[in-house]
Amino acid sequence: MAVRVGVLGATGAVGQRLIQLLDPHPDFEIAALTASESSAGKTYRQAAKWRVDSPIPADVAEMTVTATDPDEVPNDVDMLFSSLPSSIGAEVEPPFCEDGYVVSSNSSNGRMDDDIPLVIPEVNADHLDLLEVQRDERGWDGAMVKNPNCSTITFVPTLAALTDFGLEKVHVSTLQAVSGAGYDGVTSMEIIDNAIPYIGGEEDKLETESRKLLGTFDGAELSHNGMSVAASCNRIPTIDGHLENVWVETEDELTADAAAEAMREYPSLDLRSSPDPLIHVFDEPDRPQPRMDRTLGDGMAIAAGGLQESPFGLQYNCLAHNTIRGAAGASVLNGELLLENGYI
Ligand SMILES: N[C@@H](CC=O)C(=O)O
Repeated sequence: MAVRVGVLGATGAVGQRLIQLLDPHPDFEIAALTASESSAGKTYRQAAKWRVDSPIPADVAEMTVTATDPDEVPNDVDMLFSSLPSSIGAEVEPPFCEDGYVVSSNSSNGRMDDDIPLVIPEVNADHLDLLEVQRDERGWDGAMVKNPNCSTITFVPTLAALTDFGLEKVHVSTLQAVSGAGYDGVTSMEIIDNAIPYIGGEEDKLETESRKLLGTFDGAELSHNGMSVAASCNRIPTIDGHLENVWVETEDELTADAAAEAMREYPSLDLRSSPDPLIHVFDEPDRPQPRMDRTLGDGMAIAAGGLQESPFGLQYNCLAHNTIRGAAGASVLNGELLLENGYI
C-alpha cells in the first residue's frame, strides 16, 4: 500500500517538481499540500502558478491547500517532503517532527546540525542511523533528514568515487542555472547576455556540506572529512542543470584513466529513483553540457567528462539537473531510503 505523504511548500518551484515526481510514484500517495496563509483554502490549481514541463496532475489540481501547520495536516499522513524557504523551514519543520511526522527536507536550515543526517543515498546512506541520536537528543517521535544543496549534490558523488585515492584539496567553480534561484530569483535583464559571479551563501554550502557528506559516522558521532574545499559560484543563463569545473589533489597518484574507471564503477543503489549508472562518464571532450545531458537517468544521474591530469591534480567537469537530482528528486530518493530502512 502506498504511503500517504504531504508536500510542505507545495506551490514553489521545488514543491511543483515534488508533485511531478510524487504523483506517479508507486510507493507514495499525495494526501496533503501546504503553503503560505494566502494560499490556504484555495485549490492547488488556484494557489500554484504551475510551471513544470508536464501538465498539472488532475487529482492534485483539485486538492485544497492548507496552512503549513501540524494541526492542518491529517494524522494518517506518514511522511512529509519539505521545500520551504529556510527561514520558514527552521520555524515549522521541528514541530512536525515533534508531532511524529518523518520529514525529508530540501530546505537548507539545519543541514549542518550535528544530529541531522545530510544524505545522498548512494554516497552516505549509513548516516541515516544518526536519526537514532536525533530522536534521543530531541525526544522526537518523528525524524528529519536533509538533502544537500543542488550544487553540492552535483560534485560530491564524483568525489565519493575518488575517496580511495585520499582526497586532500578540492577546488570547484560552478556555472549554475537560473532555476536554482527560483522563478523570481534573477530577472531577465540581469541574466540575459550575462554571467553573475556571486550566489549568496552558495560557496559556503559547497565547502561545508561536502565535508559532512564524506565524513564518517561511528554510531554516535559524525566526523567531517578532513579535505579542504574552495568553491567559486557563478549564475549563467541556462534554465536547468548545474555544470561544475573541479580540480582534485589526492594523497595517492590519480590518473585520468583511473578516475574515469572509479567514477564509472561507482555503485548505484537498488532504490526506485537511483539511476544505474549513477555517474555517466563522457569520453567526448565537449561533454557534459546542460541542455544535452541534464535529463540522463530521468534527471537523477551525474554526468562527468573532460577528465585530465593538471598541475592542480585531476581536472574534470560534472553536471546534474539541479531541480531534480539537486532538489526534489533528492528528497524523494531520501524518502525511498527512509521507507526501505523502516522509518515509515
Ligand atoms: N542554491 C542553488 C539552488 C539549486 O538549484 C542555486 O542558487 O542554484
